[in-house]
Amino acid sequence: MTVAPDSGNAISGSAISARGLAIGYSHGAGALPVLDGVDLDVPAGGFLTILGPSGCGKSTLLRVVADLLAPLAGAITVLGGPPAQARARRDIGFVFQDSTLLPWRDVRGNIELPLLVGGGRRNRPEPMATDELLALLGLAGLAERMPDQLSGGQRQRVAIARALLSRPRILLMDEPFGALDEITRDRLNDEMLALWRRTGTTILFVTHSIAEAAYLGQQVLVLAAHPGRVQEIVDLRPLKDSDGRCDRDAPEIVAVAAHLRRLLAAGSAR
Ligand SMILES: Nc1ncnc2c1ncn2[C@@H]1O[C@H](COP(=O)(O)OP(=O)(O)OP(=O)(O)O)[C@@H](O)[C@H]1O
Repeated sequence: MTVAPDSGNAISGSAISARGLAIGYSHGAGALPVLDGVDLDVPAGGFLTILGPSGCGKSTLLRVVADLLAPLAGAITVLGGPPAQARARRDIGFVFQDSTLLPWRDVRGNIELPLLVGGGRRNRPEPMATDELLALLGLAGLAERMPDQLSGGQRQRVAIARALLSRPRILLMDEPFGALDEITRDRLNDEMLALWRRTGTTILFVTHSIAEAAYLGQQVLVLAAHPGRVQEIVDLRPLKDSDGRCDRDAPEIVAVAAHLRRLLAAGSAR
């Protein structure tokens, strides 16, 4: 396994760069590969959405970026260095589908949790002010609420605020809005785009929704299964305005969604 700061021909300015990446889980004496031959460049400040059939390795890919799992082979750099370096610098924030808020801490206490468990903050930017995060995520007025007094959408907002507290340069989001109704999800999608623009964070966002992937992504990474691989990286930047926005129902976006659907169908076939 190589994890080199200057690996291969990585595009400079890439927040995440992978070449020939093989990822999977150790299985007895050997390894169970999940994805192989992954080449990827996510520009700094980019927004990559990730689609693929269930079990193809979307979450596993995020785990490798976050340094929670070592690759089996190939090279990956995160912010120009090995993933472990980005992790040690707290450059990576993570939001999952089931955000685990501590039930005995109120909204403010949950957002500020990383300050308690954070350890030294040498060479780290000042954390964001909680009140600013509350305002940014539409949570002003809910600071003293307990998690069981929040809706699902509000809980996910708290989880995102908590992930943003230490100003990570990369935000990994694993189906964060998967359990929400469509209208709430649409609203949170718009809030995510505004947040992304405002903070300049590089975002990797796993979703099962083709519409969400097309609406949010500057690029959509489509993974296939059997064998697990990158099927296509669809570039939507030419179809979006300078704020990364588009009309969900515009014919060109609908056409991209249809293309993504065909890719997914082909990539799911055994
Ligand atoms: N800790 C683990 N040990 C061994 N195998 C695992 C582990 N976690 C996941 N896997 C396997 O790795 C493969 C990829 O899992 P992963 O969770 O990355 O898929 P996914 O694309 O995110 O799936 P979904 O869309 O259903 O969430 C699956 O076959 C899964 O069973």
